[in-house]
Amino acid sequence: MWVTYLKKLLVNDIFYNLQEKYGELFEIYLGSDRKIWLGNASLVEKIHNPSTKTKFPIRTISEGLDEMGVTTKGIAFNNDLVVWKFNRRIISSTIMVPSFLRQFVNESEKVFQEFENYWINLTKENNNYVLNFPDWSTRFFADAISLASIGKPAHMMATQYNRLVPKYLRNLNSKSGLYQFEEFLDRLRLWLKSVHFFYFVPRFVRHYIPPMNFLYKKYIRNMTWINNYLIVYAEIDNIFKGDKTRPVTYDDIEKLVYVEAAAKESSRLMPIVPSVFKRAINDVMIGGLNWKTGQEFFVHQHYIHHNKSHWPNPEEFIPERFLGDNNKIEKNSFIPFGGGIRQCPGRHLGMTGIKTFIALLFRKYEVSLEDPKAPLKKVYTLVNECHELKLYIRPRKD
Ligand code: HEM
Repeated sequence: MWVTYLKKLLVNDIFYNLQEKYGELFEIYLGSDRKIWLGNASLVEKIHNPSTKTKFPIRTISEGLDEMGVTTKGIAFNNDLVVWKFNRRIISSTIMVPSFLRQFVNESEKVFQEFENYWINLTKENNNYVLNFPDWSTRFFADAISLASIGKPAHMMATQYNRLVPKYLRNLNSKSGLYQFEEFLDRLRLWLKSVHFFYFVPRFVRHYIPPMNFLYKKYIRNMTWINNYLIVYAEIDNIFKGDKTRPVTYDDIEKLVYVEAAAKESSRLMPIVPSVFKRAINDVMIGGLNWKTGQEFFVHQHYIHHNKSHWPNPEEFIPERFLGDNNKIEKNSFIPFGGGIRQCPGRHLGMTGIKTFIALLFRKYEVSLEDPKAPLKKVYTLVNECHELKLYIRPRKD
C-alpha cells in the first residue's frame, strides 16, 4: 500500500488516513525519530504563537536538509535565526507592502493581455481549443511577479506558447529569456520533491540503496478551483459594470469579497501546503502531554481544514463560510498560510494574485470544464500541485 501511495505521490493521503485512524494527535516513527501529527486547531495554538519568544522558531534540524544546503541560507528552511530575520525583513518590506501589491495588479493586466493574445492565436485554428489551465496559471503568476518585482518579463507564457504552435506563429521578441525561466520552474518542482526525500530518507539509504540512490543522484543534480461562477460573475460585473477593457486597479480587487471567500474556501478544501513541520526549542506542553526540547510536530492543515469539529459539512464547497463576521471562524482552523513567526510572507501577494487573475478572466470570458466529471489530477511534492485541468475559455456574449 505504502509503495502504491509513494508511486502516485499521494503522500498527503497517507497522513490524512493515518490521522483519521489514530485521532487528532498521533505519533509516527521514522527510524528512531518520533514525529507528532496535529489535526485540531486547539493543538496548534502554541506553535502559531506570533511572538519572537515562541518555542517554535524553526522547522527542523535535519542532516538531509543540511546536505541540500538550505538550513543556513534563504528563508523557508533557514535555522540561522539572525540570517533568517534579515532575509525575511527584506522580503516582507518589499512584497507585503500595498505599493507593491498595486504595482503587481497593474503588471498582471499587461501579462493577462499577453495571455489573451496567445489564447486568441491558439483558438484561430480550432474554435474548441482546450486549454490546460495549470500550464498557464503558474506561468501567468511567474511572469506577473517577475515584471512587478524586477521590471523584466520572465517570458514563461511565451515559452509555453512557442511550445504549442508551429514555428511561423512563435513569439520571437523575447528569444534570449525564453526557456531560461522554464528551466527554473522545472528545477523548483524538483527542489520541492527533494525536500521530502532529504527529510525522510536516512543518509545511508539515500546514498547506497537502490532505487533511492538513483533518486538521490537525480535530485542532487537538479536542485496550484473556483466553482460558484454565477456569484463570482455578478460581483465582478457589479464592479466593472460590463466594462471589459478599463484598467483593473488594486481598489477593484479589494472589493471582490465573494471572490476572496471562494478562493479561501478552495484553499480550505485543498490547501496548497497540506502540512508544515515545526520543532520545539524548549520543553512544551501540547494536548495535555509534556514534550521534550527538539520534538518535531506536523501541523496538519489539510486535516484541520476538514475537521468536523471546526467545519460543518467539511467536504462541501461553501464560500459563504468566509463572508460576514470573521470571528465565527475558529482560531487556527483556517491556516493555508501557516502561522506563528514563520507564517507565509507571500500571503497578501498570493491572495491578490488569485483575485486579480479571476477578475481579468471572468469579466471578459466564460470558463467551463472540458469534462466536469473528470477527477482532479494533482501530485503532492512539498505542495499540492494540480497538473491537469482542461478548460474552454470563450468570449462572454453579454
Ligand atoms: C496562495 C499562495 C501561497 C500559499 C498557500 C503559501 C503557503 C505557505 C505556507 C503554509 C508556509 C509555511 C508557513 C509556516 O511555517 O507556518 C509558507 C512559507 C513561506 N512562503 Fe508561502 N504561500 C503562498 C505564496 C507565497 C508567495 C507568493 C511567496 C513569495 C513571493 C511565498 C513565500 C514564502 C516564504 C519565503 C515562506 C517561508 C517563511 C519562513 O520560513 O519564514 N509564499 N507559505
